[in-house]
Amino acid sequence: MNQAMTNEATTTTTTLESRELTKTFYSTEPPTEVLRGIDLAVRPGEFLVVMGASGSGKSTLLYSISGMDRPTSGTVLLEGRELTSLSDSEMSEVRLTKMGFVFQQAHFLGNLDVRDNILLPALKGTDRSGRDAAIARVDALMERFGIAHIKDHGITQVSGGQLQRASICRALAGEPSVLFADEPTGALNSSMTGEVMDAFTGVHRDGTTVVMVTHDPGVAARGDRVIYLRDGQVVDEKAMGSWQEPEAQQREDELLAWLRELGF
Ligand SMILES: Nc1ncnc2c1ncn2[C@@H]1O[C@H](COP(=O)(O)OP(=O)(O)OP(=O)(O)O)[C@@H](O)[C@H]1O
Repeated sequence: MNQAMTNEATTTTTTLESRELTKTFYSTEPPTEVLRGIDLAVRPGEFLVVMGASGSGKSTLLYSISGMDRPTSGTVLLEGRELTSLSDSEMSEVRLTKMGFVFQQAHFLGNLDVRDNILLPALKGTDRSGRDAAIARVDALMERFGIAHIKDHGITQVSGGQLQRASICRALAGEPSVLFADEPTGALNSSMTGEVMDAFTGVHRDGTTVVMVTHDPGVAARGDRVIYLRDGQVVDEKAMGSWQEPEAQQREDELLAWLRELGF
């Protein structure tokens, strides 16, 4: 085998992949079959958006591919490494070192200021030099996402948009391979949604792979690609190309037309 063939065989072209992923909840009678064989391939640096009607399985998919919950069958690979066979402690380590999470509601500790809340997870298990590096990273992230000036504020003294940007900084402080977001703008008004989505666009442009669940076509229009779930299956997808601000309305309109065809 020549060198080119060897490289081809060992180089992974996806950051995150699922194969024939299923998830059934057996806690209900009858059991609830939520994911029914999902094949997904997320490219390095891609911004993938997951849409679908309420109850179609979006959050379950996000949890199953990020190791927050175990799928019933099928495999998930992160940078070529199979996650589905890992133990709980190995999976926790992968989540801590390779994944970042942003949810609809930001959970922060009320007795710490914004900066210490962002810093806390990044300090886990670090020595003195690791601590200095984490502090430098967090300060740079807060600067990058426009919240350096609120670093000493208490978490009740900042806006919802600032808090979500702080969540993004916290999620990025561990330098994840993938940033997962579940309805990150679901609790925000439209101007805060804009500022948070500008931050996600920045994250994506910095090269981080993003997988986001949203109901909001305006938010989804930021993505490179949108997949549509119905009854736990991916029934269609739309390639969007790179986000450009002047095309925002056109992208949203095109996405809406596609979504309407799908019955959204
Ligand atoms: N732990 C659970 N036990 C039983 N059923 C569950 C559980 N979690 C989710 N479900 C069911 O799985 C289905 C999909 O839920 P999921 O939250 O993934 O949908 P979704 O598309 O994210 O919905 P929404 O847009 O409303 O958040 C729903 O019918 C839900 O009731």
